[in-house]
Amino acid sequence: MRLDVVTIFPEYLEPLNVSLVGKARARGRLDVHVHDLRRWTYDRHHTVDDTPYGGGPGMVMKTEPWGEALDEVTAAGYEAGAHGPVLVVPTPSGRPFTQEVAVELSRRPWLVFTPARYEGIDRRVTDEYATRMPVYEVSIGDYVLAGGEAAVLVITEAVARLLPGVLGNAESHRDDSFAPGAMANLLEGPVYTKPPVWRGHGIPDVLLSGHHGKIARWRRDEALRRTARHRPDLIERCDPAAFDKKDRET
Ligand SMILES: N#Cc1c(-c2ccc3ccn(Cc4ccc(CN5CCCCC5)cc4)c3c2)n[nH]c1N
Repeated sequence: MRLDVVTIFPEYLEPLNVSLVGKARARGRLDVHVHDLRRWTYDRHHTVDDTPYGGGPGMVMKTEPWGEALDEVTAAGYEAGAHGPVLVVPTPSGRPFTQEVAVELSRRPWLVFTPARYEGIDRRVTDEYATRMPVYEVSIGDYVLAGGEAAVLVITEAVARLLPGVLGNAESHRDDSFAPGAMANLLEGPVYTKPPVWRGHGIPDVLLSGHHGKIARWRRDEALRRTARHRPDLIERCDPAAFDKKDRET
């Protein structure tokens, strides 16, 4: 997978060099290119914003720098052999970024991220690129950030961990809260590791029983309990039949 990120804060994307994403890049699973939008400005102040038509608070990011940047970045990607770009636009008014969206994006060969600042990017930029490629306008949550770079880090990590060969244990994301299967839509239950007793806190006996069926059932029940407490809205999406099937299997 190729990732291109166009931003006025390239240093914000430094975390893409470390940990899971950094390892995926080192293993050749991810090819990441970060570009400074101000490279496509030609005035003394490297201006990327202007006042909004119709008035209102703040500033809007101008079309020209983005247009020139995206033209050059996509051309370079094609030149390098990439294909099928998707524009990913973090925005507070976007479609919720969920595990389902992460899976969709992980199946794409090339993501071009446009994290904006100020009040966002002039609408005509996404209108223009929507004529050439799919555009995903996504929000990572119901809170207001100052720009889209943090969202790029979140989306990239959620997508990268789904790529083949990136997660050490290939099974890991299979049991994700929102992965398909009996645990789909459930929050993870508690996890434990050695020592067996820490400051007087022990481990649930079932986890030391070696009985995989009981352990699986305990984990599911704990996940149900935590989901009911923190995300009752997800309980309705659970499929009881999947639980019965899982119980019969274990
Ligand atoms: N993903 C994601 C995000 C973002 C996000 C993503 C990208 C950008 C680019 C700029 N900002 C700042 C900003 C903040 C608020 C508003 C709305 N205006 C407020 C004043 C009156 C008019 C409407 C616009 C722009 C961004 C925020 N925030 N939260 C998420 N989950």
